[in-house]
Amino acid sequence: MSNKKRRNIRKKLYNDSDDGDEKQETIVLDQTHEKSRDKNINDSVVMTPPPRLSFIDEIDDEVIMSPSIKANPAVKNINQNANTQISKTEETNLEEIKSKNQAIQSSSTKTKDLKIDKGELILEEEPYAAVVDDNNLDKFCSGCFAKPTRLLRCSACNLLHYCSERCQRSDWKQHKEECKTFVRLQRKPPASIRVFCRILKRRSVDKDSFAAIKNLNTNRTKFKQEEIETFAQLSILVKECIEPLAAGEMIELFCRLTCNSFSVLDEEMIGIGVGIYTNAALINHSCVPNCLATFDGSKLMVRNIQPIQKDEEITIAYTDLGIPTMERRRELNERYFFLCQCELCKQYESKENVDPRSALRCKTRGCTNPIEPPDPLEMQEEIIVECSICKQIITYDTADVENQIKESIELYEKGMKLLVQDVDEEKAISQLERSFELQKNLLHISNQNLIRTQKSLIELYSKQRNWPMALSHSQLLIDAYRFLFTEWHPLIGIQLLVTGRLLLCMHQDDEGVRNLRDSLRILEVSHGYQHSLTKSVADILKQMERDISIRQGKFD
Ligand SMILES: C[S@@+](CC[C@H](N)C(=O)[O-])C[C@H]1O[C@@H](n2cnc3c(N)ncnc32)[C@H](O)[C@@H]1O
Repeated sequence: MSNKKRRNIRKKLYNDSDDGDEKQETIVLDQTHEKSRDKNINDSVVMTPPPRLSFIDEIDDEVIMSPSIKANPAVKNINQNANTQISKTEETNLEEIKSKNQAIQSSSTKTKDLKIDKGELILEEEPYAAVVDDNNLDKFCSGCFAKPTRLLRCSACNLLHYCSERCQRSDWKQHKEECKTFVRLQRKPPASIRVFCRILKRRSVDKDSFAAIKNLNTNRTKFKQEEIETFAQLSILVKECIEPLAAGEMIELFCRLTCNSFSVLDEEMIGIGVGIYTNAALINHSCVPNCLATFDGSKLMVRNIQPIQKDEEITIAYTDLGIPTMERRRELNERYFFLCQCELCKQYESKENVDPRSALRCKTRGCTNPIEPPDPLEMQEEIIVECSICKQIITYDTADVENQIKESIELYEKGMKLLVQDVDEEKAISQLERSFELQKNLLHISNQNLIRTQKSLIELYSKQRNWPMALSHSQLLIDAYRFLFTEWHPLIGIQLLVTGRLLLCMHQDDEGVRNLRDSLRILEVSHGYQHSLTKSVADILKQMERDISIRQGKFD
C-alpha cells in the first residue's frame, strides 16, 4: 500500500490531521447575534472545566457537593419488567417501544422459542434535550455531537462550537436565549444546568412534550434530605438562566434527571455529553444486559446483543460493567436506589465465585483462573489456595500482595497527575509502565486496575505514534474484555478496531485486516450496519482487501 493511502486510512481511523492544530473559526449567525458580541467575553469565561465531566463532577466543582447529583449514569439503560419492560403510564409517546414489543410478541407466536435475533434495533431516539460536556465543548459539535477536524465557534458566547453553519442554525432555537445568558453571566453554567435549562426551554415552546418528562420515575422519597437541599441550591443557578418552575417541581425535575439522564457516548464509548431520552429512560438495568445503548451523534440506539426470548425483559447497563460487583451494586444503590439482583451480582454474592474485576491471577503459567485477593480484615500472613482450574496449590504473601497493589495504584495516580499537569508525557508513561509491571504478574487480566492502566498506556503510546507498544497493550485488553463480556459487547469490537488500525500503521496488513473483520462482525450487532463507525470500518476493510488482492495478483 502506498504511504499516501496509508496516511489517508490513518487519518480516517484516528481522525488525524496533517495540518497540525486546527484553528477555531468564528461564525456569525445573524445580525442580532453579531451585535451582542462582547469583546471581553473571551477573558471573562472563568470556569475551568474539570478533567472529566460528569453530571456529578460539574456540580461538585461549580456548586455544592452532593453524592446524589452524581447521577450521570455511565451508560444508562432501561428496562422494567419483562414485557418490554416499559412500565409506567401508557399515555406517553412510547409508540416505538410499544410497536417493537408488539413485533416481539407477534414474532414469538411464529417461532416457538426465539423472539428477536441479536443485533436488532429495539429503539432509536433523538434526545429531548442534550448538551456537550464542559470540557468537550471545543471538541464536539453542540448541534450534531460529531467530532470533526474543524469546528466553528459561536461568535457571541464563544463557548459552543458547531461543525457547520447548518448545525448552528438548527441549534439556534435552543441556543439563542442560552447564548445571551452565557454572555450576561460571563461564565458557562455546568452541563447539568445547561441540560436542565434546555428542558425548560423546550417545555416553554411545546408544553405537551413535557408529559414525557413528567412520566419519568422521580424516586423523590428516596433522596436524602441533603441531596434535596442541593437541588434547591441548584435551582438558584437555573433561575439565573431561565424562567423556573415552582420550587417543588424544580426539585422533582432534578430527581428525574438524576435517575434518568444518559451520558452521551462517542464512538469509543467515552462520555462526551448529557442527554435525556424519555423512551430509553424506561428501560431497567441489568449487569448482564440483553441490550446496549450506543450513540450516533446525539441519537441513541438500543440494540440487543443477545437474542431476546418471548416475554423477556429488555435491559441495559446503567454502569461500567468492568468495575467489581460490590462497587457496582453500591453505585446502583446510591444513584438509582435499588439492590441489583441480576445473575452476575448474585453469582459473586458467594465467596466461592471470584470476581475477576478485583482478582489476582493464578500463578500457574497459562492458567486464567481469578483468585480471591487477601481480605485485609482477616490479617493472615499468607493465603494458600488450590486453584479450581489447574488444581495447583498457590501461596501468596499477604503483605507483598497488598504492597504491590498499593504501589501500583500510587504509580498510576502519579502518572495520571503528571498528564493533567501537562508535564512531559514520557515521565507519565514511565510511571504507568512501572505500575503495569507490578500488576501484570499479580492481577487477573480483567482486574479493573490493570485495565485502566493499559487503557491509559494505549492512549499515550498512540498519541506518540509508538504503535508497537500501543499494540501490545491493546491485544491484552481484547483478552481482558473477552473474559468479562459476552461475545457481542461493543467494547470488544472497539478494541479489535484499535488493534486492527495499529497493525495497519505497522504495515502488518493481513493481521490488521483480520482484526478489522472481527471488529466489524461485532459492530454490526452492537452498533448496526448503518452506524457511522460500522460504515467507516467496512470502508477501510474494503479498501484494504482490494489492496491486498491487487498486491497478491502482482506477486502470484
Ligand atoms: C431509568 S428508570 C427505569 C425505568 C423505571 N423502572 C420506570 O418505571 O420508569 C431507573 C429506575 O428504575 C428502577 N430500576 C431500574 N433497574 C432496576 C433493577 N434492575 N431492579 C430494580 N429496580 C430497577 C429504579 O427505581 C431506578 O431508579
